[in-house]
Amino acid sequence: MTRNFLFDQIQKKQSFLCVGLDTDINKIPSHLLDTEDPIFEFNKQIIDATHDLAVAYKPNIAFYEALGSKGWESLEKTMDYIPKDIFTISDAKRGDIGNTSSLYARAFFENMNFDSVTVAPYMGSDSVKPFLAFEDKWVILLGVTSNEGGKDFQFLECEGKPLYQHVLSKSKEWGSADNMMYVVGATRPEYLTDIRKTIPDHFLLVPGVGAQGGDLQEVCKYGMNSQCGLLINSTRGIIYASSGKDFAERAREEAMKLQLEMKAELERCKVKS
Ligand SMILES: O=c1ccn([C@@H]2O[C@H](COP(=O)(O)O)[C@@H](O)[C@H]2O)c(=O)[nH]1
Repeated sequence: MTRNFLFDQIQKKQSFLCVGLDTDINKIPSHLLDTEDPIFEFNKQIIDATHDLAVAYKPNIAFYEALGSKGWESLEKTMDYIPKDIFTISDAKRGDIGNTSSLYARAFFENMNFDSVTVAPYMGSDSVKPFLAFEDKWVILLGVTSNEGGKDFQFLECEGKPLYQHVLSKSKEWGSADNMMYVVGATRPEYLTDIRKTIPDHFLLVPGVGAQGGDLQEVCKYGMNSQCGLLINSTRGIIYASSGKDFAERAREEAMKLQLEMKAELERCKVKS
């Protein structure tokens, strides 16, 4: 998917919501367990209930890999079911020596047809560049993560600036704002001003709203750019809003609350093409 197409979808839906599909067999409503593929059935109903409110879906691959071949099958069916105008993120956090990265890229971009994959920056340019060789596909590089342990390395001072700033300034030379995004946790809005000085134009994938307590308005205030520049993810806050038969309706309600906040932020920031 191109950047312009994604931006068009944001304007059309007045939303930059990414719904996480971290579908856990131990958390889905019990009435679905009798169906042939409970994970896919859950995802299908979440997608039916939220596709007009979201511009992206983000399955976290761990939840599918953990189930072996059956999990991959559920993921493939989910990918086939997601409407083609919605941006798809494979949250896999991959990256390895070059020839191995190339195969990870083929797995997610060619085999599964994802629009993007999350990649860890630690192994450097030759581990990331193979993912950038695919037309209209995106690398979403881990920049500043939302978890507590993110500060163990990401904020270490190194040659006069924090390590994450080196990651941003070096890696932006490997691709462009048309094929690279960065993960920035919603739990760390205080870094967004400095992040935007280094990467003013790139989209940011922002997890951490909802269950992790991140504040959508704070993120927008410091992170939004003239083309929105944000995909804000919420997973548990949406998909597990209810564990009963009404799970899809409740998911829709939670997604709609976020979409309405996003609409207001787009209007406030006068985001336009
Ligand atoms: O820094 C990061 C990077 C990735 N994630 C992932 O996003 C979702 C968040 O789920 P919630 O239920 O909304 O907390 C999940 O898949 C994480 O693995 C992140 O949280 N932080």
